[in-house]
Amino acid sequence: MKLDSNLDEINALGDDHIGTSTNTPMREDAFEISNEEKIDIIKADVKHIMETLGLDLNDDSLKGTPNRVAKMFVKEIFSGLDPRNKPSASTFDNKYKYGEMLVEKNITVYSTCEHHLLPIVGRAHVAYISNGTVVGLSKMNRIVDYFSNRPQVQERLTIQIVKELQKVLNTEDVACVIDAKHLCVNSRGIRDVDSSTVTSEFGGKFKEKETRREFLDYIKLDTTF
Ligand SMILES: Nc1nc2c(ncn2[C@@H]2O[C@H](COP(=O)(O)OP(=O)(O)OP(=O)(O)O)[C@@H](O)[C@H]2O)c(=O)[nH]1
Ligand SMILES: [Zn+2]
Repeated sequence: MKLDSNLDEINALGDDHIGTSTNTPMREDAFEISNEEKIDIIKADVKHIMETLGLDLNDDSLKGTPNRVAKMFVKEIFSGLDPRNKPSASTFDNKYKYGEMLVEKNITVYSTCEHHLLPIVGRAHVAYISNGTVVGLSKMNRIVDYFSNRPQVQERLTIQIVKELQKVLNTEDVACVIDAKHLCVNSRGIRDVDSSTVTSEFGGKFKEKETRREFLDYIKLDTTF
């Protein structure tokens, strides 16, 4: 079943899914089936994986897993693939003429590594300098959450957050630092439990050494998550 909204309309809502390298790679037909259809297909796929592993799907504890995983993928941890779930970011006039940087720090990041589909857990720190517009504080947390709810690489997540805030706030002066643990590094493979990954994107004035320093001083990277 084709959805009412075609991809052009969905893209108009969102962040231009198809095109530049900072966009999440998605197929043209990504929204040609409904969420309910996606859940049904993924449920059968998860069941197949579990059966292939030799698990008994008649077991009380296991029988609900395929449906649970399918719903979790579509409605929760990958819900940010759908621009219709993008938070509306209410903006206001900067009537106080506040001209310094605003930093929203220690925003919780729960994302999923797109190479292994394992969790990425950490913190994002976001800052901007107003160009006449301010955004509700919680909207920054919501934007981080929206882009985190996709299969991700941390570099792209960082850039997507900055680009979205630049669009919402109509200024280049936006920065984001993310410090996160990748369970694909911590719990398997090299199994380095203590390492974490820091990424940053500095736009506009944040490319200047002093502005960048002020931001980094405010966030004083705390890695106790
Ligand atoms: N740049 C980048 N790499 C990531 C991210 N998340 C995971 N990776 C890496 O992606 C790489 C995938 O490499 P492969 O060699 O194909 O995968 P693998 O054989 O499972 O590698 P190991 O993890 O070393 O066992 C790994 O080195 C991961 O650590 C991320 O957000 N950014
Ligand atoms: Zn991984």
